[in-house]
Amino acid sequence: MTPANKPIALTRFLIEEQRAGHINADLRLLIEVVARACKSISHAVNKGALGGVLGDAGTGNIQGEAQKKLDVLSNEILLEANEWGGHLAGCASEEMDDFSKIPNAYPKGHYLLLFDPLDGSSNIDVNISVGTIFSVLRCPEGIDELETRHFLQSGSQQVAAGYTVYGPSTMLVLTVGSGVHAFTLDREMGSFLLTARDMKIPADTKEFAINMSNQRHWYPPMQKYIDELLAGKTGPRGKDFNMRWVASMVGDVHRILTRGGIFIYPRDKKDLDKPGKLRLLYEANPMSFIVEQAGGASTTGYERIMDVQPSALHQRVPVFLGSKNEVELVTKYHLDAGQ
Ligand SMILES: O=P(O)(O)OC[C@H]1O[C@](O)(COP(=O)(O)O)[C@@H](O)[C@@H]1O
Ligand SMILES: [Mg+2]
Ligand SMILES: [Mg+2]
Repeated sequence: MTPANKPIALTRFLIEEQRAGHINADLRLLIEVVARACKSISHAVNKGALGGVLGDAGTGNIQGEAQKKLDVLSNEILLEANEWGGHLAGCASEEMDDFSKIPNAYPKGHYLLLFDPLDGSSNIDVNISVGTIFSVLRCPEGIDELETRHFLQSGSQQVAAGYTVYGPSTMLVLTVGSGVHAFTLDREMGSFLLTARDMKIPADTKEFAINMSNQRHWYPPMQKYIDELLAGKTGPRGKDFNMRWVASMVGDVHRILTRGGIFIYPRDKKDLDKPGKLRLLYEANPMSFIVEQAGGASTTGYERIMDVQPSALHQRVPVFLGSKNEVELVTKYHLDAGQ
């Protein structure tokens, strides 16, 4: 009999979710496999310079970014962990141009896994929190051949989403559509233990997260919104706001999930061809599912992110997420401006 206050392990939590009918055995297995892969990534991240995993890999990805060694290693760890197939038909990743089909998985692979294997890459070499973000979709039934278009499902089609933050402690945050729950990695036992059940984001906040160095490139609704926050008590908002920017989406979103706030990566004039920096399928959608399940909101400035119909595997979107009332206000400023 587990003492009442002893945190339960992820495995038991998922069995309870299955018994409650929220997930089936295949999805439970898939989440377990992803969690195990994140344990290996956490191990590699923690080793840092001792593990020879810092620095550039000397290769680039389809985003036009220089890949870090840990970007490549994390991607490999997630692919290897899932290649035995069973529950999965294919994977898509920030670090892979195209999706990868799981050999011999089809037709029994019922799910598609999309991930950002290492989020916050610019923080790897300076020992600041980084993470892994993942999203799970159903693989359409009755298809002969898996194609890119099968991954282009709106965020509202997700059956599970999560992120693991590799910070002072390693935490896995998960939703399967019945609330948001956080698990802390017990390094001695090697298992994720439930340390926060049913997390809720307060509707109001005094904290915002944005890369202010891009301010001169912002469109008027953004200028107006941030000017009002910076005006604080003396301005129309009548209260002071504090700013934080980890430059790892997982770090900023985890803070918001823990104590509220708004995270913004808007569209700007720096590169008119780019509708934003963050990727819809394996950054914005999974984080939006988690934030909405915790009572927050998530928009592009104009529409709910999880209603966006994807058109490309690596498409980018503007992101406004977090405390509901704050996200609704900045979205209203954009809709009013009608840009
Ligand atoms: O460098 P900037 O402009 O501050 O952008 C930081 C943002 O870029 C990201 O690092 C992009 O993610 P990747 O590191 O996975 O490419 C986010 O985690 C973060 O929110
Ligand atoms: Mg990322
Ligand atoms: Mg990444």
